[in-house]
Amino acid sequence: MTETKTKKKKKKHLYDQSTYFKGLIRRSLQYLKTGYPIHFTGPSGIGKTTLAIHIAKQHKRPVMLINGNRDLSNQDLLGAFNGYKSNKVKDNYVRSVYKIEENVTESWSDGRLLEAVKNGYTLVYDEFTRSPPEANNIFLPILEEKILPLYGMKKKNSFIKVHPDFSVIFTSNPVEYAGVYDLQDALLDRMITLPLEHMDQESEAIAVVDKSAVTKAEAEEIVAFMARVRNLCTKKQAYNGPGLRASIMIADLAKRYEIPIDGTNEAFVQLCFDITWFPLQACTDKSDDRIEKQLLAECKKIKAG
Ligand SMILES: Nc1ncnc2c1ncn2[C@@H]1O[C@H](COP(=O)(O)OP(=O)(O)OP(=O)(O)O)[C@@H](O)[C@H]1O
Repeated sequence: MTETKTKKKKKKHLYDQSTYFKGLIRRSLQYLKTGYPIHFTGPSGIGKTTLAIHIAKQHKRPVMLINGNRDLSNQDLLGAFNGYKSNKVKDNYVRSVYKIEENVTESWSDGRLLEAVKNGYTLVYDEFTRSPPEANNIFLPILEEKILPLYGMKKKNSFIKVHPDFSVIFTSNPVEYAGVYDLQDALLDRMITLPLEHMDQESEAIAVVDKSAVTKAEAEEIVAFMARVRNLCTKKQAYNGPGLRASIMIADLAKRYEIPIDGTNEAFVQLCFDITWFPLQACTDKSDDRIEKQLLAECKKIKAG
């Protein structure tokens, strides 16, 4: 009996296929190896975090991830005292003498940044401009003087030296985004900023195939539709319509619920509409009625078969 081969063909990753990404990854690794921090900035959902983590892994040092947020404090980055350790010795060896000796010491746990700096990890600081500038100021001496000041740690040394293998990849959304602080010039001045845009259609289709069960032809139709939707944006702003996530969602949901990728199918048109309507509305000045008509017309053009 012949053995049937059930092994699935491994999908080739976008970063191994695209000349643009290959070049970008090679340059980023060179900058990191030379000791320069890099910074990917661009609209939401275009793949900044995925790219940053991919590059960090290539750098061959353990990877530490910090997510920027409004509540991030120096304590989260450096560490904090988290209680007390008590050690009690009771001595009743001579019956008439009862001796108790108690030692209480504060116990400390390192914050993520301190751990990464001490051990020479590659730090991915995702969406760092969502953290308050006061918290991010700690990066100035790290990047410039290669030291980390140890504020409030009651340690003998007031700073530690940055491990020579330590490196950072920052990511951020444009400043127009809600919940994002202004970029600090002093910090920006110390990093190599590489702006990213929406992927070209070919790359986006490869990413969609990678993240769902659609065929290449189906992915190309969805991605072409998404590009037409982005073209409907009229506002000149950093947020320019639905991103790669929207394309992946359409592909994934269509496959899971066996909805044909076909603009004449009512369920598919509804799916495309649900996923793109809100982000489209946010980037256009047109009336709701007009966008709705234009969006439905674009959905109906999809024909993967
Ligand atoms: N090269 C890729 N191949 C396949 N999927 C990808 C690729 N890059 C990104 N994605 C997918 O696209 C989606 C968005 O990616 P990611 O979170 O990296 O974007 P982002 O720009 O960091 O977004 P945000 O600014 O909202 O954090 C994720 O679902 C991710 O898995």
